Amino acid sequence: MTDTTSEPERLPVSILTGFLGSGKTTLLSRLMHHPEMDRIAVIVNEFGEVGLDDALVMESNEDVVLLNSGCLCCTVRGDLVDTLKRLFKDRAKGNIPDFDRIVVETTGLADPAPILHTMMADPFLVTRFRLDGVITVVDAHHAMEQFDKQFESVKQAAVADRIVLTKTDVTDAEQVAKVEARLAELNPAAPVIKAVQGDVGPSALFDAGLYNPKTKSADVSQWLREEAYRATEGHVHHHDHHHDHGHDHGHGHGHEHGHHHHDVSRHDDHIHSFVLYFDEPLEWNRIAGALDMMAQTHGANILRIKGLLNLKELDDEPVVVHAVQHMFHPPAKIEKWPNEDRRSRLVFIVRDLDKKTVESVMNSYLALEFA
Ligand SMILES: Nc1nc2c(ncn2[C@@H]2O[C@H](COP(=O)(O)OP(=O)(O)OP(=O)(O)O)[C@@H](O)[C@H]2O)c(=O)[nH]1
Repeated sequence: MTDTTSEPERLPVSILTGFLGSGKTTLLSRLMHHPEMDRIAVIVNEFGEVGLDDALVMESNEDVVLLNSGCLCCTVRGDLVDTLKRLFKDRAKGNIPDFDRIVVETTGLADPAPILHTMMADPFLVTRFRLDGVITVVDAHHAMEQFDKQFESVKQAAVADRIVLTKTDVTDAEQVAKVEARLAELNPAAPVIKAVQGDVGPSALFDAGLYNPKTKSADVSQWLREEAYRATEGHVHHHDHHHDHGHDHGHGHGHEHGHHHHDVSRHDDHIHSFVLYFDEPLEWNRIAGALDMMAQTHGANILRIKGLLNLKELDDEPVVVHAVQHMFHPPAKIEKWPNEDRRSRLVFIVRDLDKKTVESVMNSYLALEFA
């Protein structure tokens, strides 16, 4: 089990994702020139896309350039693991200027999960980097259509720690409000930041992770935001009541209520988020086994799990757990509980799974008698 007291030594990494054409490059190009980006390295797929002007100083290494703002910009060579390792080593050797944060841009269609897995699985990376957060860019103008047609876009929004809503300047207010309502249901915990032409400061995007560098301690409340999930618990889509009408009053009635056909198969109707609480302290082996069982049986449908555990083995020291699909981050002890509530709690963001199913898998494992 890792200890969050070692967090200051691990470099925070933010993953910037978002659908094709949503405005990731626009956001990055603007961000890279921000004065607060002076100790930040940005990993992009291609230099060409971010439109670097001649205000940059070329370093000896052709894959890494230094901007006037102090921001390092680097392209992926090999795969992301190689690139992160290379950056870390070059920094340690003093070949490139020092930096204390990394932002990784994903390609438009990318599912952020494999990148998060890489960050969680590679032994070199796990000990040197920590995930600060997933920043998802959502195009206000096209979001409704993309969410309906492309599950990847729904997934990107559902796993975000921060959502940047772009193109609000070319989208009417009513449409923007609809997108915001949909985002609030899809991901109740992520703050939504509106940014026209990428105009957003780094401070709104970073420090979304568990470790808060300002207080130099774990800020579990802002990371877990369980109250946000509790408020919208259950089905996250707005058509619940339509389905209920259908069941309660028969088909005809349901249709009279404007039950549009495409609504039934909306991708976000498949996403659910909820919190499970456990009143009594848990044995580590059992809860780890139960989570492992969840990962093995339903891993593909688990988008993210975040949790705070009260373990029998530890004396009032909470432990945080974090998983993306079947992959768990090493659990970490934190110094103190966020409040008086000593219950273990797990936030689930899942696809095609309901709270009852998850509860029953977890409880049946926790209740197993072990020899
Ligand atoms: N009106 C308006 N246009 C924007 C805004 N943000 C981005 N754009 C435009 O949207 C288009 C796509 O933006 P990009 O930044 O290239 O999007 P991307 O997500 O990097 O695209 P891919 O790399 O193809 O995935 C460009 O023409 C941008 O100028 C915005 O807030 N308002």
